[in-house]
Amino acid sequence: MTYDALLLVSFGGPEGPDDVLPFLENVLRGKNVPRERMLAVAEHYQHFGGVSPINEQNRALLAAMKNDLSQHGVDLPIYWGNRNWHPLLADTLAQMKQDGVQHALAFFTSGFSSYSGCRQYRENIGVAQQTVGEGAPAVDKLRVFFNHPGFIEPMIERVRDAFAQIPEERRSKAVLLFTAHSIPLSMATNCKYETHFAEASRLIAEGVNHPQHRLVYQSRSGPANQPWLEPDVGDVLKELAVTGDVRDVVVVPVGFISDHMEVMFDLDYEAKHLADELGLNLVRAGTVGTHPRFVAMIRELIQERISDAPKLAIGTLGPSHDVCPADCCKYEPRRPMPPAAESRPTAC
Ligand SMILES: CC1=C(CCC(=O)O)c2cc3nc(cc4[nH]c(cc5[nH]c(cc1n2)c(C)c5CCC(=O)O)c(CCC(=O)O)c4C)C(CCC(=O)O)=C3C
Ligand SMILES: [Fe+2]
Repeated sequence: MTYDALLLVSFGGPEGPDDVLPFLENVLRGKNVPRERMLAVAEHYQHFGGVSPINEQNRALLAAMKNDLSQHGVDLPIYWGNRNWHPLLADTLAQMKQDGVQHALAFFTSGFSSYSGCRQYRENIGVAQQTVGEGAPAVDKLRVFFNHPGFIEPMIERVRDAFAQIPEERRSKAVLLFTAHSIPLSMATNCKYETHFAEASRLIAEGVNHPQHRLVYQSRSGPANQPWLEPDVGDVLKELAVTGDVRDVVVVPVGFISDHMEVMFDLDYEAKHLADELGLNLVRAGTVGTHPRFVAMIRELIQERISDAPKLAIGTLGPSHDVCPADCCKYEPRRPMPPAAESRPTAC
């Protein structure tokens, strides 16, 4: 296959106070998330001047990718399109068409498979292609990178740096928590989200010689009667505080690749405050961001598709598929059940 461009596909975020509500309306259109939750999250953004750091972080990633590709003789123009905020995928694909791009590879900023991180982005690209119409570029997704050494190695470095902030004599007793965005259970059943999360976390924990760890979730947003992946990071902090002998907790947002709003607000603000109240010393590990090994990984994922470069993967699961099967990350949200029906025992 020959490819003539690379497309960075991400979530998008507001860049000023007036962007916040229209952005959140884009995120939540057709979703089962209460309006009160939307307004509460709007406050999280307003707390930071209505600016999410995610777009600046993606710009930095693009610059690093351009540099790395040109240094390694990979001659592909790079484009960037988001699901929820400018630059939106439809505008980017229109530009690509104008530039004569016919077949692009796409890097999604999600390391784990889920409807949100895989299929929904592919749907977004499909809709953008329809909007652009005749001559819109074809787009092929690069495989998920949860077990690629270019993701695991820099995360090991980040977690080591976090442990280094704890006095040496307390390090071995510190509790290691990995976090990922919670998703509804009904979304978690037809994808490998939990598997990818668990394997990446295990590899990182072993890499820092602290194999004991726990998987927790953050940023839950659905209605209370809809089951989402648990336990929540806050509940686990409370649980650790009552066991008495825990002093230090290292929290690793392995489900994200940059320190965007979900990290800054839900971990550095909310979880940190809770930990302070509980008397726990919470140290948050960094995300990969523009770590050179991670940036090189993106190029390696391209090279394995355009040449016979090896498909790197560590651990037990091997490299994930290049082409998503028809039902990959399929999600048919069920209507939320009224609370009364939910609590009734199933009769048949
Ligand atoms: C799996 C997953 C990832 C990782 C993979 C991926 O990258 O996709 C992710 C990333 C992100 N999520 C983000 C922000 C938000 N997510 C929301 C809502 C939701 N996320 C969900 C899942 C995920 N989300 C789900 C199941 C919902 C419920 C609505 C729905 O079914 O879709 C809402 C609505 C308000 C709220 O209720 O929190 C916001 C504002 C930002 C940007 C942060 C910034 O601005 O810096 C990023 C990178
Ligand atoms: Fe999200």
